[in-house]
Amino acid sequence: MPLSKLISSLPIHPSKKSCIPRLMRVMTQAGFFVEHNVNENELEIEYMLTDESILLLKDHPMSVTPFLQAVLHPILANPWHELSTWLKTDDPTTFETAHGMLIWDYAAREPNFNNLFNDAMASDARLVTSVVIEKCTGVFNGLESLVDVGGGTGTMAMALAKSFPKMDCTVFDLPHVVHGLQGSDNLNYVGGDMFKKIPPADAILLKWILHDWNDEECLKILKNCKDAIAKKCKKGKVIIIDMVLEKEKGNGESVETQLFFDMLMMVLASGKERTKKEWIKLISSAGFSDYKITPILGLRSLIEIYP
Ligand SMILES: C[S@@+](CC[C@H](N)C(=O)[O-])C[C@H]1O[C@@H](n2cnc3c(N)ncnc32)[C@H](O)[C@@H]1O
Repeated sequence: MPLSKLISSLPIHPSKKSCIPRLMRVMTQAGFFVEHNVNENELEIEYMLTDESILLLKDHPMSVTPFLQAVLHPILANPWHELSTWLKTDDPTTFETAHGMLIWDYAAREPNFNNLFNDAMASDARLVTSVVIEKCTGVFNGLESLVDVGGGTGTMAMALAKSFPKMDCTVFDLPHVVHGLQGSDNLNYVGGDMFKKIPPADAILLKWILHDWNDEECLKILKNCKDAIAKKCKKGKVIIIDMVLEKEKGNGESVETQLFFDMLMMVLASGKERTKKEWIKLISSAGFSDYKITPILGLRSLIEIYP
């Protein structure tokens, strides 16, 4: 559809119509659109979404719009404005400087934020799960039980439970996250604190968990994971899905995205993104003797670790 037609279909004030070609120009430059049928007359140009921006359509099955809405929401965006204040304090996270409490405590107190955050995580989980189930079936084949620690409202565990009906799946998260959620035949929800105890299983899944925490905190979580798999008296494993920072590799934009995620973890939580070397050090410090890293999607990898 040429831009002129698109503009006339938009619910905007007539005085703002001339702004649209300028908006389209900058969004094309930023990679949200590609120009099709390039024409001297800018109103005749047609625009198409790119492979990435298609994922911003609200009704796309893999839409990541909820994630974007959350990171741009004032509750998560305001802490960025407190960076310089935070640097002068001993507050562990910028989120605490801005809101006076940890992000997880904030979610426990504010149901609207809890929903916003959980929906954001669910949208990412939908995207990642589709790739994991397609590319990494072997990781889950033969497992009798799995606990998705910090599994949110259960998007990933639900999909795994459906694809692997013989595997008992448990979503383990803070009580305010799993409160009132209903399981199914091979899926159940358990509320608790991963720093205290993790329910036993053949495998423990940690998707987007360890990057929220510093090394000391990760060691405590991994120790509890090790105890949980040891109780099953089998050769269990921990499955980590997180970013592996590649400082020297990749194009400029992907390196920038990785570094921004690292900043995001510093601003919102006490965590960080880790290089392969840092992952290996963390895994071996936690007493795991073997590991396997499989790149899955963009910047994300699946890391299987064995005691
Ligand atoms: C970044 S989200 C990841 C959610 C989910 N794994 C995913 O990737 O879609 C981190 C999750 O850890 C949970 N969490 C934080 N502290 C926890 C704790 N002490 N015990 C259990 N879960 C916790 C949060 O409630 C949240 O659901």
